Amino acid sequence: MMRSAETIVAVATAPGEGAIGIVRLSGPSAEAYLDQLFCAVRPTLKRLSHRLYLGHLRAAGGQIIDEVMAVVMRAPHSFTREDVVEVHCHGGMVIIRQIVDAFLEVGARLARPGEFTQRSFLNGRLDLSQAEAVIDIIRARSESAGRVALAQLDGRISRIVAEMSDRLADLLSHVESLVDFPEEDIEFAEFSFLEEESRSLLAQIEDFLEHFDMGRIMREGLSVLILGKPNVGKSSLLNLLLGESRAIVTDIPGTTRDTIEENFVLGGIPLRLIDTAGVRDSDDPVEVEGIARARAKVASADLILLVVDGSRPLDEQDRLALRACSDYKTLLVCNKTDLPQSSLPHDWTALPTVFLSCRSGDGLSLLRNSIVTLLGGSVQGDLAQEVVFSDRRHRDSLLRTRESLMRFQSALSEGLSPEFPALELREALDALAEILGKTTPDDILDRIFSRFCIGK
Ligand SMILES: Nc1nc2c(c(=O)[nH]1)N(C=O)[C@@H](CNc1ccc(C(=O)N[C@@H](CCC(=O)O)C(=O)O)cc1)CN2
Ligand SMILES: Nc1nc2c(ncn2[C@@H]2O[C@H](COP(=O)(O)OP(=O)(O)OP(=O)(O)O)[C@@H](O)[C@H]2O)c(=O)[nH]1
Ligand SMILES: [Mg+2]
Repeated sequence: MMRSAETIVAVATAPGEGAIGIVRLSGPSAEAYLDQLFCAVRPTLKRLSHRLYLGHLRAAGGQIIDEVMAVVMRAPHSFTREDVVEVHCHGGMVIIRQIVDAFLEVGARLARPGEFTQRSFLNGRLDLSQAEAVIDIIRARSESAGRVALAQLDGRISRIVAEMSDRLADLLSHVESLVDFPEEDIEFAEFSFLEEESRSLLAQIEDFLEHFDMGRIMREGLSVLILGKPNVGKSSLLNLLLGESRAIVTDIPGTTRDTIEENFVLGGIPLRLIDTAGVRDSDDPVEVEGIARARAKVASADLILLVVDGSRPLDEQDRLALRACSDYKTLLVCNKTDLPQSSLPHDWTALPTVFLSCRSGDGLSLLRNSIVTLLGGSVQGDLAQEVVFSDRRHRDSLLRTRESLMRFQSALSEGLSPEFPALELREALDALAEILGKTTPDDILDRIFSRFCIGK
């Protein structure tokens, strides 16, 4: 096991935001540093691992910083497999900073982003797919995204990759035994085993790749973009769907200046609902930027809700918004049905349309059903059951594994000397192993861990 000589420290909680704050240390001197600064209310001769002790934490100079609870988790039974210490203090920013400073003073070093998880990976407690799952869990903004990430942390990917690697290694040892006896022809039974086994592995990879898009949906949600000219009720629609006053609503056109995104689940489908700045010709640079952002989101939207004010005749600005979403899956939302209605021009009636009043809520269930129906094709089956791979890096490894396996098959059927198919199998194994980080180059590892926040 690789142990780092340095002991690191960082705040593990959002500083200044909670009732309790946690300062965490990892490394060989973690407990010695605690001994220098922590004084238990009921001193014991031998501190037990994994037990919380109440006491006071002092600055290196001696004055008490806070009343805290402290825990030691001795190696290797800790998150990093090193000695870990946690100090649970009051959540104030000043206190947390003083405690971190005190540990720096006695010799700890500030942790880099993701360094705790990186040590957990380097010490073999987590493989790379599990370490990545830790970031995904923190970043997850919907329950479904959290579920995929948790399954990954639990080792779902690790087990599948390990099993596939075993089968590849088995294939390789068969092929290598042929290398040792080059003069003998490959027996028919042997040949068909190699053929069938590689075909079955390829089918499994295809299956994972097919469900990859589901993984994206579970992680990110299908995006539903709310578009329309100013003041038609886009933000009111966002609030109505979410059931809370998330976005500011006023009768002043141009209220929403930037895009607002919220996750929610509709009919079992995870959605990312995006409210945008009203589309119109404008000179105000802030508004122009907001409109540009709205338009940029159009191309990546899975569905556009084009909102118009049904109580007014449609005008050139409405047409501007309509043009922005031509070519994309669009549902026309004719809002403000509580007011006397103006009629829709003929060229608008081709779009699927829902009549709605954000004020009274009339038409809401129809709107919900229409959204689910329009998006339904993108989602089949029980998402959580099917999804294994949802990370682009993993997909890339799977694609390269597939390429190598296909080259293996051609080398086999062309009757090439066994070294050639063996070479392809080794490449397939390497590509697959990158998912777990076993063959992943250092620069890629650094990039992955630098995406973490400090303290993780
Ligand atoms: N206070 C606190 N909460 C936390 C964490 C933490 O580090 N500290 N975690 C950090 O991400 C997560 C929990 N993950 C953890 C995973 C393993 C171990 C650990 O000590 N594992 C030992 C077995 C412990 C035992 O024997 O009970 C091991 O694997 O050997 C700790 C936390 C979320 N909650
Ligand atoms: N009568 C009526 N008024 C509505 C309805 N929906 C929204 N409004 C009103 O229309 C005005 C504009 O609503 P917003 O939701 O801010 O409109 P918006 O499209 O987000 O506007 P911008 O952010 O400026 O582009 C507000 O005064 C709302 O109260 C509705 O169904 N009926
Ligand atoms: Mg708005």
